[in-house]
Amino acid sequence: MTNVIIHGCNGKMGQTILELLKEEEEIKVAAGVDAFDEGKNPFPVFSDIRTCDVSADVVIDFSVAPAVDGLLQYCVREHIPCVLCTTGLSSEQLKKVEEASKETAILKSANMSLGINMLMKLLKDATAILAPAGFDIEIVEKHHKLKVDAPSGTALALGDSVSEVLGGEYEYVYDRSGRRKQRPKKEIGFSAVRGGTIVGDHDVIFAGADEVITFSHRAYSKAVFAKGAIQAAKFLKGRPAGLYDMSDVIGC
Ligand SMILES: NC(=O)C1=CN([C@@H]2O[C@H](COP(=O)(O)OP(=O)(O)OC[C@H]3O[C@@H](n4cnc5c(N)ncnc54)[C@H](OP(=O)(O)O)[C@@H]3O)[C@@H](O)[C@H]2O)C=CC1
Ligand SMILES: O=C(O)C1=N[C@H](C(=O)O)C[C@H](O)C1
Repeated sequence: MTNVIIHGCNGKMGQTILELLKEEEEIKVAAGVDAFDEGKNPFPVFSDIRTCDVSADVVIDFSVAPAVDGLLQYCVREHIPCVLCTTGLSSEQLKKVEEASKETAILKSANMSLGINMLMKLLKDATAILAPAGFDIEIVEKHHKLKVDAPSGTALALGDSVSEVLGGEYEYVYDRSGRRKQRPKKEIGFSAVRGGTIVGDHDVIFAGADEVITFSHRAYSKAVFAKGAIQAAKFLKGRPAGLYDMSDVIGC
């Protein structure tokens, strides 16, 4: 049995996970954490994880970026592994994640779906062939109107997969509105669309002379992320300190 704390339990992802866990016999929710709670959950809910006095094997986090500092402090203090899924972290927070991972196991992934994690692998091969052949690389993501960060964590992670192959030489560009010059070769452009209930669309476009190749991923429900997070929690239980990602879980 794996006892978990759901950090952000009353949010959209927290609720999706709780729904899926009804069918999971190996995982028990020991506690939840959320800024606001109506007392409807069948477990204790704390407003700040640092005040949580319930023991658990793993924390699953889908919350908000400002809450991640306290989450890291708690996981280090209690030596509890953490599946860290919240996006939009600042560069200071990313450093804190690295520091915390020296003390406890942290699995950080901007996208828990199998499809996106496989796409990250495919992109490496595509980039190695297409970038030297002169193809320009653009990433377009679309999400629901409630999303607060842009570009999405997934778009940035896809960019990082590409960038790694390119030796980190390409600049990320988020806004060309004030610019009056042609696109330099060594840049990756990011575009973010927000509207309605779009779960999460990502397109990585390789645009060459007279031909375009687009790698697309469409999430049709939040369950694809929740499934991955549950799989990751089972994987992380009892692991030594370190920074893990979904490739460790999927094994590719
Ligand atoms: N890695 C992945 O695969 C995925 C990552 N995400 C990311 O997960 C995060 C959450 O997404 P989503 O569920 O859609 O967002 P929601 O806004 O629906 O949920 C976030 C929840 O966290 C709560 N919260 C606020 N402050 C705290 C705090 N101090 N401690 C604990 N919880 C707190 C919010 O409460 P309140 O609303 O009252 O402020 C809210 O209930 C986002 O960053 C999103 O980008 C989402 C999907 C997949
Ligand atoms: O906020 C969301 O909804 C999502 N956020 C993640 C991101 O920023 O990439 C993952 C997914 O696309 C849904």
